[in-house]
Amino acid sequence: MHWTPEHAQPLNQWPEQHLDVSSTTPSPAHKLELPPGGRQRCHYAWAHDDISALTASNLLKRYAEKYSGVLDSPYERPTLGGYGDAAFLNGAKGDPEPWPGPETPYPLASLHEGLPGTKSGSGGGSGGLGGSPVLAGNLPEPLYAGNACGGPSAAPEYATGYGGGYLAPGYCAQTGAALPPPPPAALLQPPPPPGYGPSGSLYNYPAGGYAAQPGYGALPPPPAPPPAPYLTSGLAAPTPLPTPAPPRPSPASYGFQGVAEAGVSLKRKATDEGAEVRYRKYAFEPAKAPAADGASYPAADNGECRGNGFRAKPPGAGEEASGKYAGGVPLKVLGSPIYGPQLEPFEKFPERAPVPAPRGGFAVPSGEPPKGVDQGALELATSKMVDCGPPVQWADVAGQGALKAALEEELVWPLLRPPAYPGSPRPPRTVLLFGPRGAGKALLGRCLATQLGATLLRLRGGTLVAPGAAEGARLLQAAFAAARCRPPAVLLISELDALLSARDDGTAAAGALQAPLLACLDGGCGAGADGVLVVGTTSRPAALDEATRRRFALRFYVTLPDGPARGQILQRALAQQGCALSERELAALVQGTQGFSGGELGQLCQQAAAGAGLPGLQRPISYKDVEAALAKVGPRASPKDLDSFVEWDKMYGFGH
Ligand SMILES: Nc1ncnc2c1ncn2[C@@H]1O[C@H](COP(=O)(O)OP(=O)(O)OP(=O)(O)O)[C@@H](O)[C@H]1O
Ligand SMILES: [Mg+2]
Repeated sequence: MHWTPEHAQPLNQWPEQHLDVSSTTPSPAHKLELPPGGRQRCHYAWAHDDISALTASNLLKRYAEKYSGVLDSPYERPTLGGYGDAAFLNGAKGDPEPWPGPETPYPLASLHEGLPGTKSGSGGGSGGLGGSPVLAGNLPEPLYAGNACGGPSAAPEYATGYGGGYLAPGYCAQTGAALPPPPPAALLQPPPPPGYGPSGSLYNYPAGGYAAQPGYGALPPPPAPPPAPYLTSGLAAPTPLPTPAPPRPSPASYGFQGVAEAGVSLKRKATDEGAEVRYRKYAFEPAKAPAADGASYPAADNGECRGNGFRAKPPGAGEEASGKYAGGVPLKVLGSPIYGPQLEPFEKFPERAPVPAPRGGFAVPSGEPPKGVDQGALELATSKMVDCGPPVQWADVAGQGALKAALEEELVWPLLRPPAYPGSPRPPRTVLLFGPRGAGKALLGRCLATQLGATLLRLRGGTLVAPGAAEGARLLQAAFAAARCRPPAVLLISELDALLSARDDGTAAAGALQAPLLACLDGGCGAGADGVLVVGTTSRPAALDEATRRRFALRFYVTLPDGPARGQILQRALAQQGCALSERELAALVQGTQGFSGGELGQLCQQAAAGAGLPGLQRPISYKDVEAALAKVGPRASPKDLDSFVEWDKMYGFGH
């Protein structure tokens, strides 16, 4: 039978209510017509006729206090329309049917309290008894989860923010005379966590709230769900479902993930864009003048070498590509921030006042040569080892985008940046570049000197070994001392492996230079001091023993140029020979020079020029000349060699 308002008696017609709390048997007024055959069977799992006297007296006392004024006051029944239609759509959820007996064991008014259209005599308001009693955590006795019969409400969704009980399906008005025992504690709603007060909702209610709850009239619409926490990932607010939401993560963690998530996606996006923009600055640029090929002892042209020959551009000075390779439209090449004061033209170590430390961390010490260095050797080093070639910008090195970026980030910037704080870790001062012959290791070393605005001193292992161990050691120490005197300086030692292991010809001197080399790398003769960067290069990294390998703080693999880089190197080299190939010819050449190093491509073009006639008499080089030269110039690095580089890089390299 579905209860409808018509069934309800006006309140003032309700008989006085007494609940005999002295015993657990119902008073005569509540005597139920027991079905034949004995005791009335409980209709409900939770309905029993025993209740502790204390609970009952508490209940009674409370209701008596609450409703002493209500029973006497007139009660206007809310108009029928005041009830949401849903109230009657599902009888099971309708108001509890009136007790089958003459009256209800306790005033139903309690459930009207605080509802629209009811007058609350005392205390009232939706926060009064109308609120789900379990939320009133301060009651001495756990009252029953809000529903008319005090039975456990099986549908926690409606446990808060509603001015009254909700009868879960299947719960109808209790017919048992005595109050049911308290529901198991698990069903009692714990007081809501902080921040989930009546204004908040434990559950994500639909924004428009639920249809009015059945039974006790149109309940006040639930509070709108709090605005969804800041969704940084741009996700649409989830469509709320009437299911208990998982405990809401604390705003910080929720926001945090959102941000992190967004952060990551934003970051990844930025990184992707950044990479493209960043590498673009290293793009190959038009040639300016053929660069000296930088022999190990470039004969200083009678000392006219101006300073270090590598003047970094003032910071931020955009410049037309100044390199020797054009990659189509010249891109703006940002000069690296000038490393330090422009050095005066290079002279024979004039006595110099201490140079003010530059902006960068590549500090310029006093320039005093280390003690105990042979003056003659020092003079020799400064006059023979200083490289006076033109500056080399990043754009002058074809390809190698990732390596250039790594060198800039791991080496140039830390050296140019002032120490973050006193005692902050020093930037690396030694770097090993390894890779096939002609791959551009020395070119990169020179580029580093340009970026650091440093004097470049060049050594070749083979040259040091030639005059014997003693002489070689003397020259080595002089080179380090000269670098120390001419700060900032880059000391480029090519063919490092020649100093360490017996060469193919088994010269004994080779290994003998390892000790002085390690001593110098340890700062014995000026290396590692502020203002000196040691760049070692080798095409045989496996020849380096662990002691030497560990002396190089950074170790990078210089790979062979890829297709586009080969095209750029070829285009520029041929242009220098007065030859301009068509796109198709150039593409065919790029294809045909797979595995060539930059050095070998240069040799190829030189060979083609030779084929075109004697220097000075030659006709412009044609594609055929280059094709003919291919028969004579080929790549030296075998696939096996390349594999060994890759392996060594995996074991000891820094990747990039
Ligand atoms: N990526 C490159 N871009 C432009 N030129 C290059 C590149 N790689 C090599 N070259 C040219 O090839 C020649 C040899 O380069 P480099 O001396 O730097 O090679 P390397 O690796 O030092 O060789 P080695 O191992 O024999 O010392 C130079 O003329 C250089 O300009
Ligand atoms: Mg070299």
